[in-house]
Amino acid sequence: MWNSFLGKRLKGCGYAFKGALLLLRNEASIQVQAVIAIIMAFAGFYFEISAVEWMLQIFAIGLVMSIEGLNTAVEEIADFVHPDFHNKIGFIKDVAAGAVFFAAITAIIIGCIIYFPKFY
Ligand SMILES: Nc1ncnc2c1ncn2[C@@H]1O[C@H](COP(=O)(O)OP(=O)(O)OP(=O)(O)O)[C@@H](O)[C@H]1O
Repeated sequence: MWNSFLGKRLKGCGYAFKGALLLLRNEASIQVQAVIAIIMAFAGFYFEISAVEWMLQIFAIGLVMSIEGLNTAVEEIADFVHPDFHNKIGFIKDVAAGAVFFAAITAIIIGCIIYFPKFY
């Protein structure tokens, strides 16, 4: 019983990893965010940001990429259940994109708080 429980959890991790790879391979917005994440990691090393700043930076990047992934899933479901134009589908997609906007604004504010003092 314990074995099958662990086996199922491990399988779940495998599917999740597969999903992350699918996002990185196929989604332009996720690819852009991954590149920004790498640039920000270099910036973090260059400016020798503190442990707390690293945590906030990693959290902000994780937040944006996670919400973007969910936004992609919502878009895929919407296109699957209703491929034709419909005001409700438009509303659903706009709301999902709005969630990405909130996450992105949060990440930009965190980035400004970390890096502005390094310049001024
Ligand atoms: N089936 C639809 N019915 C009504 N409005 C839609 C529909 N599909 C898309 N829209 C509108 O267009 C916007 C962009 O949609 P969507 O993100 O699917 O297209 P896209 O710009 O090609 O996205 P991506 O490049 O991420 O696939 C939506 O937020 C919505 O306002």
